[in-house]
Amino acid sequence: MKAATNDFSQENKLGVGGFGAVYRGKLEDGHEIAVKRLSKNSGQGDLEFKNEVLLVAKLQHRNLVRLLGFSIEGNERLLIYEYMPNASLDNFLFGKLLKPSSFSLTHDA
Ligand SMILES: Nc1ncnc2c1ncn2[C@@H]1O[C@H](COP(=O)(O)OP(=O)(O)OP(=O)(O)O)[C@@H](O)[C@H]1O
Repeated sequence: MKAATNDFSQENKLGVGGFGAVYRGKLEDGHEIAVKRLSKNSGQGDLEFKNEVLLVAKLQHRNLVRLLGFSIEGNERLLIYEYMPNASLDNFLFGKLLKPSSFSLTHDA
């Protein structure tokens, strides 16, 4: 994972969530991945890590990102997901990608 993400380089950082930072990576076969690295101060421990692995591994749907694997080595906890190239849903809901006039939360029914 270190090699795939260029040693978790800043340029490969996709964002930060409750779990920690997420890095873009590329496997030797060319497959693009997203690596979530559990941050030491995320407040999440081994139980939360295990829950995420067990829960997400069971979820398989075309609209849900797929967990490809995980890694536990010393203090390092990694989750490996397929890479989603279209950025976060927040961008589409709350970001600048939509003009306010083109989206409304109210409906007329
Ligand atoms: N599979 C992925 N492919 C591409 N980018 C991703 C992927 N997973 C996460 N990211 C990026 O990393 C950011 C953080 O993701 P993460 O899932 O850790 O947090 P979150 O869902 O935004 O928040 P929380 O963990 O608090 O629920 C996302 O906003 C997104 O930009």
